[in-house]
Amino acid sequence: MLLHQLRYAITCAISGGNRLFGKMMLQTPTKTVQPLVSLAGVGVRRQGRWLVRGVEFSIAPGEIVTLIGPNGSGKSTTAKAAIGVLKADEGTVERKAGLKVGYVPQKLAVDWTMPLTVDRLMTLTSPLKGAEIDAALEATGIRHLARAEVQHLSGGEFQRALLARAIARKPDLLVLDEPVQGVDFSGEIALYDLIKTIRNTTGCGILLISHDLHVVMAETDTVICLNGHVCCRGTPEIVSQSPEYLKLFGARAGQTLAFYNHNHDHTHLPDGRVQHADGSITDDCRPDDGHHVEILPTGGKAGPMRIVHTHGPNCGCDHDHSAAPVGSKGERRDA
Ligand SMILES: Nc1ncnc2c1ncn2[C@@H]1O[C@H](COP(=O)(O)OP(=O)(O)OP(=O)(O)O)[C@@H](O)[C@H]1O
Repeated sequence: MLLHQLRYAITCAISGGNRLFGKMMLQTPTKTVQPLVSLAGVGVRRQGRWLVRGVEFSIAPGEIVTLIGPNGSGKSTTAKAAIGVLKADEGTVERKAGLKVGYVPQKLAVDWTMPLTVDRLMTLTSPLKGAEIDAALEATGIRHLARAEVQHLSGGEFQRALLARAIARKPDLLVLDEPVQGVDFSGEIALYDLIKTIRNTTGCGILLISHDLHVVMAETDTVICLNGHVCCRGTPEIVSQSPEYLKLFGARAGQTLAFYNHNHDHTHLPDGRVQHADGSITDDCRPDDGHHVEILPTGGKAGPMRIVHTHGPNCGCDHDHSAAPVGSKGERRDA
């Protein structure tokens, strides 16, 4: 937690001077530990259509990665490909040997007409010891609801029950598909606080899917904006930088939520289409939209900017891909 606060303090300090360079350094931290999962050039194709393509990211223990994007942009598809629920049709997904995943899907296939208690929900798909159930319900603050019927839970209590179910088997990686859906604003803050506590106490990695395009959990290390491909990625900026936001929602929101500033010049419309800088609207991003998102200064302080390409070699962006790759993730530096 202190490390994260320090990171944000550094971000703020740098932003007054060499903002872009500071961001670049913070966006691409050197990961020395083995990632829990690593995606490179991942594409998923169904019924003759690419649902996502060129997706690259990795999650280390203790790291929080948040996927954002409009409805239908491929967030759930990407998460499922990451944990192996869906098979990628191109690219590679590497998972740490023996990786234990706790997955909270967006939708649960449960017959809600049947009575179901919270402790029964915990063991629906595989057995757990009584002590494990108690510990998970305690950790998520709903031990008193163990005998309650799931149908009668509030939105926030239900999400806590799903979280309890996911953490009970002590996963290395927690995948949460819209964990704050159906929860009011203060409930959202409380849930994000809980997720942060789970990460801090267990050290698990977290892949979070958020329905919000602009506000994410402040502890997020990397935000990835998807719309069939990675539009942009970066760190969130802490909400406490914005006095207006704090005035509106209070100091606790500032510690828990953060703005994400997009780095592409198009807007995702609620129906998934894309509005471009010239006002035109298309079904998808154009090749020259939003690909060039991480900007590196060359040769020190005042040198010209160079642009790092975030796609794989077949992304169709019309740029020269013959230059030497940057790093090991298939990124290409444009000439
Ligand atoms: N098995 C499938 N076959 C065909 N199309 C699919 C399949 N699964 C998902 N899709 C389509 O792929 C696109 C991406 O779906 P996905 O659920 O990943 O999006 P999402 O970003 O999570 O959306 P939302 O925010 O609405 O939950 C959607 O247009 C969806 O209809």
